[in-house]
Amino acid sequence: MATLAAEETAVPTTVDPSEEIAASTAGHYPVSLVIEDQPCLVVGGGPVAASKVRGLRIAGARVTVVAPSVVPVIERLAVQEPAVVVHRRTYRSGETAGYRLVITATGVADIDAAVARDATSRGIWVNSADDPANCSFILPSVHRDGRVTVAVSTGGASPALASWIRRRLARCCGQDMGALAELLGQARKRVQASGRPTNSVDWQGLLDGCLPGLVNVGRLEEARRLVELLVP
Ligand SMILES: C[C@@]1(CC(=O)O)C2=NC(=C\c3[nH]c(c(CCC(=O)O)c3CC(=O)O)Cc3[nH]c(c(CC(=O)O)c3CCC(=O)O)/C=C3\N/C(=C\2)[C@@H](CCC(=O)O)[C@]3(C)CC(=O)O)/[C@H]1CCC(=O)O
Ligand SMILES: NC(=O)c1ccc[n+]([C@@H]2O[C@H](COP(=O)([O-])OP(=O)(O)OC[C@H]3O[C@@H](n4cnc5c(N)ncnc54)[C@H](O)[C@@H]3O)[C@@H](O)[C@H]2O)c1
Repeated sequence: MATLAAEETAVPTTVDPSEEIAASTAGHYPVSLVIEDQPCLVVGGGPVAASKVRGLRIAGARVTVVAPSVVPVIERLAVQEPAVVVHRRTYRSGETAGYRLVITATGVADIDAAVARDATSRGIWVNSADDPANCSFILPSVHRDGRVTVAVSTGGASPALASWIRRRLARCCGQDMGALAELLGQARKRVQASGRPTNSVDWQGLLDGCLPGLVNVGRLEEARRLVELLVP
């Protein structure tokens, strides 16, 4: 397996921050929100809203959906999951209050804009689907495998490109990044429990070896033994 070039692994202490900032035109700050149990509002109940509800639930959020009609997948979630509540009616002005995060996907420009204004005036983060002018955050294209998340944004330039890159990265990572993360997570806990700093282990060296390949072909037990040997 090819090893990484030094510049890919180095801590970027030598990069001049002003040069890096000047070279970037993204204008967005990527984060992974801790949203478990947090109240979130989705306005709209079509297929696009459904995909947002699904994403929020995967992250463990409590989701309220407001829409006069909802697609069957949202109906099912509301029946199966106490964390999903549906109000079958139109959006009421001001009802973003009390939510941590809001997504609007009605496709009705005036409604989406009103929801965005309501949320923004209260300092609540809001995404309006396909409507960057009414977004205080935009959504990336996401691939998940267990606790590994690959999120791709083009800064709004080309969602189709984001989706294409996401599919390529998913193929390139293979199917077992989640299992690999679990193995390394356990090893890291052992290191922490023993009082050693986590940077005392050459994690990159370990990953440049045969470990990912073993996991990738399903030889998990051998992978586990290898990690236990190298990171006791
Ligand atoms: C990633 C993804 C996440 C998601 O929405 O869940 C997402 N769009 C997805 C798909 C997609 N959306 C569109 C197409 C058609 C092809 C194309 O236009 O490229 C495709 C491709 C497809 O369907 O395959 C149309 C479109 N999208 C926006 C506009 C308005 C504009 O650009 O002004 C228009 C034109 C509407 C029109 O006028 O017709 C705007 C946004 N769409 C974003 C995210 C944000 C920027 C993301 C970034 O930084 O790249 C941003 C800015 C706001 C937001 O919605 O958060 C999801 C990938 C799902 C996946 O993973 O497969
Ligand atoms: N980002 C993406 O992936 C993506 C992809 C396609 C479309 N879109 C955008 O998302 C929008 C929604 O797409 P869709 O296919 O789900 O649309 P849709 O027309 O199927 O659903 C719209 C939903 O909004 C509800 N609604 C309408 N008025 C409302 C109001 N006043 N209050 C509350 N709910 C109301 C409707 O009852 C319905 O449930 C599209 O118009 C488009 O702009 C985004």
